[in-house]
Order: sequence, then structure tokens, then C-alpha cells
Amino acid sequence: MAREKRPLLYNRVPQPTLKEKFAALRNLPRFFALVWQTNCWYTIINAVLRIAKSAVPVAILYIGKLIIDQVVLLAKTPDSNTDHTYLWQLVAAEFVLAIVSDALSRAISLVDGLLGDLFSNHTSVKIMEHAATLDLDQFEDSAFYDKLERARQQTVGRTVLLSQVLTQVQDLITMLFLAVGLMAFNPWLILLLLIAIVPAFLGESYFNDQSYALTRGQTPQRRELDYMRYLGASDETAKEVKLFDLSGFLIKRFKALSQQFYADNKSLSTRRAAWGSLFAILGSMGYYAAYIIMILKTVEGSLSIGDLTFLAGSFRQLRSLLEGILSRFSTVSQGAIYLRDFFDFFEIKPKIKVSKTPLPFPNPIQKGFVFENVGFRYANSEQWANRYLSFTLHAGEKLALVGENGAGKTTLVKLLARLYDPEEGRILLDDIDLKEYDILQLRKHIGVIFQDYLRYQMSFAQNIAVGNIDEQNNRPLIIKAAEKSLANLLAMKLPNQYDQALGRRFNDGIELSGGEWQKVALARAYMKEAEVLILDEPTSALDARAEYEVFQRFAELTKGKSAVLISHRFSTVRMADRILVLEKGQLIELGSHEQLLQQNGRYAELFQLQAKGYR
Ligand SMILES: Nc1ncnc2c1ncn2[C@@H]1O[C@H](COP(=O)(O)OP(=O)(O)OP(=O)(O)O)[C@@H](O)[C@H]1O
Repeated sequence: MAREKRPLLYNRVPQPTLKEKFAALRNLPRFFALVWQTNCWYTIINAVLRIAKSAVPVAILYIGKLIIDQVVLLAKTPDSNTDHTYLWQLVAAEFVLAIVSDALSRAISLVDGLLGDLFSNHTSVKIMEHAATLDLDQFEDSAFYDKLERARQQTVGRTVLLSQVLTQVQDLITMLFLAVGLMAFNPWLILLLLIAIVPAFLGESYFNDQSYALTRGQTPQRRELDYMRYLGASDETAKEVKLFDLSGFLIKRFKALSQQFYADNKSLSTRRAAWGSLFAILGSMGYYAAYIIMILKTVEGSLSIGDLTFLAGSFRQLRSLLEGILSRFSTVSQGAIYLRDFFDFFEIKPKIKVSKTPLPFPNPIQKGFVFENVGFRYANSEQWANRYLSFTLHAGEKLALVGENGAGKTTLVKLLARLYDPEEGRILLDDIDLKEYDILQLRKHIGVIFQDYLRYQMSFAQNIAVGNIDEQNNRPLIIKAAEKSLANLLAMKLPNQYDQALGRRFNDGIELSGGEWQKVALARAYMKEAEVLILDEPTSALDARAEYEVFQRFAELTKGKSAVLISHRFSTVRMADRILVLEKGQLIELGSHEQLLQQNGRYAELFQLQAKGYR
């Protein structure tokens, strides 16, 4: 079978030009500001240590030269009366320098490591903080996820960049010291040095670009790979994966993706290694040409043996330093381009604009919510999820939303909680646009439990406290909320009651049934004194008796408060004051249960359909 020629992933991503790389260096000051913010003392200590360390190599070489010259001198005059003190002083000085140099290296890597860890923690927190400010629809966008993923990768990668940039500066200073010595002897040697190094630099730079483009191009696939890994081995997925026997399917996809990465990376690494060897040979040729010149000059007598060792040593070190600096330039600028991704993430601003002079949420609500011709489309969709919606949710009213799957019920509720802003029309609360109110207060006063509520792998009490996390230590309030949602009886049956860990992910956790989880989630709604309660299919997993009881209580507990209920069960729906029927995002009927039955429209049809099922 002919193998299909598959394009490399990185071919899809344009590679940065040299100009772009230099431009990216402009991100470095901002990066260092972040490092400084992380810990200014470690930053200062690091700089001081590195400056001290950069003077060491030239000092050692120079003392070495003095020692050799002194030894040669002493060897020429083998007289037992000659004073050797100077020689031993030199040796002692070199010994001390060697110890200091080693100590400096260790101190630098220690401070680098500590600063790196702190930096990684600091930036991770910043990413979480910034992500918290963003809108729901930004999380639903895959381009956003790629950015977030790249920003996350930066938190670890950037600690490497940090030590690279610092090493770069340190090496530049060391080089300056060494170059001064070499220049004094013969400036042509510097030229030879450059000729030996430039090809290696260009090669490194080329391959770094390729590897940047490759990694960047692979981001979506990496996310998929992680997702496959999660699906294949996680407590939440294990049940379905086993029942549907999906592991083969998942492993196959994982293998395909990981082999693709491997093949792409291998091709690049192999070419890099081959060219790298060639450039290394060029470098060695340059070095030996210079070495020969120095040897000839020494044989001629115009250089001492000490000079020869000093110069050869300087040249060798300069070569490896320059090589390091040039190739690091590429990695540093590459890293600086990655930094752009990192800072780009912080540039993402929430689309939901917060009013500069926000109004306090009305407590209590006087009139209610008015939807005026509201329309909304999800960012990645052409279809209107809600359109031409005009109705009023009166203060204190219980409104039920009815409609087939995908009719737009949840979307309506999300608009009410201002998780999105309408694209058309507006929503008023007590005659004022919802956008004018303080968004945090708004969310505090609207208690929503979505159908896809989270099952936190935390304690029973914490699972309820998330409804109002400021009150997480208020046990009486948590218990009260649990009583309202019928979760209290459940807690009493658990070995550790309210402190019982839920879920199987961590030690000693207990898994609940679907309906039990729902009772726990429902308690979250009662954790705050919400003005509006929204329950999106809150009882779908409850048994008939529990559902009846929950709604009995709900009606009592929300007396005088507005509430929105989404349910496919008409036994629940009919308890509402009014029922709003949605179809394809639009309002088609609105009225009480009796009115709608009389109308004999869609509601009546759906109601009869369900009733028939029970007969
Ligand atoms: N995050 C999203 N991104 C894009 N489209 C979405 C998103 N969420 C919902 N939709 C689409 O918007 C439409 C309305 O969805 P919505 O969740 O409001 O329906 P629903 O009436 O609550 O359905 P159900 O009864 O199944 O819960 C559907 O066509 C759905 O595909």
C-alpha cells in the first residue's frame, strides 16, 4: 500500500523572520518586570552573582599564564636558593579562584532554580486570575484554548528563558574580558573566530525557527492528545469507556497523534544533528588555524609559553562562549516570541463590558425583568439560539420554560444571568438595562443551578458551599441549605456526614447516585439570599417522591421571589405561574397551564404527548 505523504505540522505555521525575532526581544523588559515582581531580592542576588562569575575565567587563564611563565623561568635557573614564594602565591590564588568559581556556579543555579519555581507559581496564579475575568463564550472558543494552553506552557518554559537571558548577559561580559586579551595580541584572531562560528549560528537559528513553528503548529493536536489521555484513563470516563469498549478507539487515536509528533520531531532532530556536526567541524578548523598561528609565533620566540596557553585558552573559551551566545540568541528570541503568546493571553479582554458607574442590584426587585426583542447567537454559530424574544418576568413570578431540545431555554437563562450579552435587543431590570448593574452583585443575587452542574471532588459541605463560597465556614447555613434541598438526610447517612469527601478521585471519597448529586447541587441555590432563582432541569434525576417534595419546598422557599424553572416534566412545569414555550429560539406561547391547554397549541400538544405516555 502506498504511504500517503503527510505534510509536516509546522509547514502550516509561518516562521518568524529575523526582524520579527529582534522585535520579539522587546517583550523581554516586560518579562523581567514580571521576574522582578516575583521576587526582587532573588533577582538582584542573581545579577550580582553572575557579574562576579563572568570575571572568573579570564582571571584563571591569566594566573595560569603567570604560573607557566614563572615555572619556565624557575626551570631555566635551577638554583635551590631561588625564592619560590611568588609561584606558590600564584598557585594559591588560582586554587582560591577555582573554589570561588565553583561556589558561584552552585549559588547561581540555586537562585535560578528558586526564582524559576517562584516565577512559575506567580505566573500560574496570574493566568488563573486573568482567566477568571474572561467571559464564558471566550472559554467556548478553541482559538482561545490554544492561547491559554500556550500561556500555560510558558509558565514552565519561561523559567528556562530566564536563566538563558541571564546566562547570555553573563557570557557577554566574560567574552568582553577575554576578547580584550585576544585583541591585544592579534585582532585577526577575532575575525578567524567569527568565520568559524557564523555558519553554526545560522544553522542553529534556522532549526530553532523550525522547531518553534512545529511546536506552535502542534498546539491543537497536543490538546487533543491530552484529551485522549484523559478519556482513556480517568475516573469520570472509565464507566462509559468500558461499556462502549472505547479504549481501542482512544488508544488508536492517541497512537496516531503521538506517532505524528514523533515523526515530525524526528525528522527535524535528525536534520539538526547532521548539520550541527558539519558546523562543528568548521568551528574546529577555525580554532586549529588560530592555534597553529599561535604555536608558530611561540616557536619564533615572539610569545612566551605562558602567552600561548593564555591565548589558546582564551580563544577556545571565546569560541565556545560565542557559539553559546549566538545559538542562545536564537533560543532567547524564540522564547521571546513565545512570550508574545503569553502576553497576548493577558491582552484578551472580557467582551462583557462592566459599567463604569454600576448601579446596585435592586433589593428587592420592584418590577422584574423585561426582554425586549432579544436575539443571541453563539460566537461559533450562524444560527440564532434566541431571537425576537419579548416578555416580562414579573417580580415574584414563577416562570417555567418549555421547549424541545435545543429550543434555547438554557441560552435564555444565561442571558438573564449575563453570562452573555444579547446581540439584538436588550434586557431591562426594573426599567434599566441589565448592563448598567454591578455584574458581581447581579450574579450574587441570581442563583442558578445548571443541568450540567459540577460534581466537585471535595467534601459534602464544600459541594454545597460553592453556591456562596464566602460562607464556606458557615456550617449552620450549609446545613440549612441542605435541609431545603433534601440533601440533609443524605449527609446523615454518610460516614463522615458533612465532611465526607465526595467522588472517587481522592482517598476515601464516596460516589453518590445521580439524584443524590442533584440534591447536593440544588442546595447550592439556597446558599445565598438570591432575588432570582433559576433551576435548569434541577429534578430530572430525582425520583417522583423527591421531586414532589422538592417542589413543595421550592414554592414555599421562593415565596415572593422570582424564579425560572426549566423542565421537561409537565408535573413540575404546571406548578409555575406562567409557562413560556420556546421553539427554535423564539417565543411561541406564554400563559398559565390552564390558558395554554385551552389554547390547544404546542404546549397542549406536548402535554398530551407526555400524559399519554403515563396512561
Ligand atoms: N456553547 C454553545 N456554542 C454554540 N452553540 C450552542 C452553545 N450552547 C448551545 N448552543 C446551541 O444553541 C441552541 C440552543 O441551545 P440551548 O442549550 O439554549 O437549548 P435548550 O433549550 O436548553 O436545550 P435542552 O433542552 O437540550 O437543554 C442549540 O441549537 C445549541 O446547539
